[in-house]
Amino acid sequence: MYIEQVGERTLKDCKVLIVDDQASSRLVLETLLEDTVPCTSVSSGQEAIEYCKFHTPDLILMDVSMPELDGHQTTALLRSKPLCAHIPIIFVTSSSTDEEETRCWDSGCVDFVVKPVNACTLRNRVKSHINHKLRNDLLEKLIYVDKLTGAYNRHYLDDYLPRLVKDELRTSTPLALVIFDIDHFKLFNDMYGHLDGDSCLWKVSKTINDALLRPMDKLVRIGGEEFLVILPNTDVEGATAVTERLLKTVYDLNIPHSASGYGRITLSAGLAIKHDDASKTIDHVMLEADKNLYAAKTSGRNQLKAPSVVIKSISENHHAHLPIKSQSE
Ligand SMILES: Nc1nc2c(ncn2[C@@H]2O[C@H](COP(=O)(O)OP(=O)(O)OP(=O)(O)O)[C@@H](O)[C@H]2O)c(=O)[nH]1
Repeated sequence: MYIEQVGERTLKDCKVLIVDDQASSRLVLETLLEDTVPCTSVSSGQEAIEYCKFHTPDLILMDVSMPELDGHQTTALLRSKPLCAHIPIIFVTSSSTDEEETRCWDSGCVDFVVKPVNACTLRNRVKSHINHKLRNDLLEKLIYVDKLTGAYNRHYLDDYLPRLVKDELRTSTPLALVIFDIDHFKLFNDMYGHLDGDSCLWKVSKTINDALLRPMDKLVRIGGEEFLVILPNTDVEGATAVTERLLKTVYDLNIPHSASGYGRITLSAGLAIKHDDASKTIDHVMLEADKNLYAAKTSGRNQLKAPSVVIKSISENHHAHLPIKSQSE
């Protein structure tokens, strides 16, 4: 999600995920919707869950009766994931008994269509639910997105982080938190003025956001020139590689900053990892990331400080895994 998209998304920019084990049913649904909204199909509940790890469809058309994971089970699993909990799901069912209808509603679907599908009803239900979702997305962005930078704000952090921690504890996966801060930003404002300062904040934020590759990775503005990047399901090696890439990308923007020893805008970063260890709360992890950020600042800036990782400065020739000569300001 990015502020540039607010109010600009239409049905043609959306994505419907069709989940059905029958190739012929998938083809029928795809064909009926081809002039309405772009669709992607998968042939099982498991594939739908895998797909949703890396993509966020705007609506799911879910066959109810499938081998292994049926539509109800798949829906329950998707609903337990923070990023998938709000995706509208329409069941496509061949049974129209009262019991089956009740089961569908209880599973958390927003609607259902009965096979054989009526083309007009299908298109109108899909359109109506996607339009509803687009309006909700827009409202969420207005509440959760910082206008100046396009990054998420603290309200979002307060809502998203507890849900994420719960999910990480349940799945025993590491959660990486990285706090970034623009180096010598007060000097930048003093030298170039606040308007250029604002524009620099926007460029840095957009660059970081564009460089985050997974939909669950989030950028949050937690202070004036301080950002938090949340990397779910990422260990220290992975988070180090991502952070070094982000630092390098901002370094390569080459935004002039003549009062900095590097002659350009650079970032410092502190990394900490939350493991499935209830004794270390998310507040402890934030504090550790903040301490590491402070260490990166005092060690010369333009670098990452991570747990048990050698401090590396970022330069033109920087390669993520090779230690390079340290620069000092
Ligand atoms: N233009 C602009 N400046 C901001 C905004 N928010 C915070 N700042 C400025 O960011 C600067 C932060 O200064 P410091 O906390 O001293 O940090 P620094 O100068 O970056 O120094 P180091 O972090 O130690 O490298 C202050 O001058 C703030 O006014 C904003 O929205 N727009």
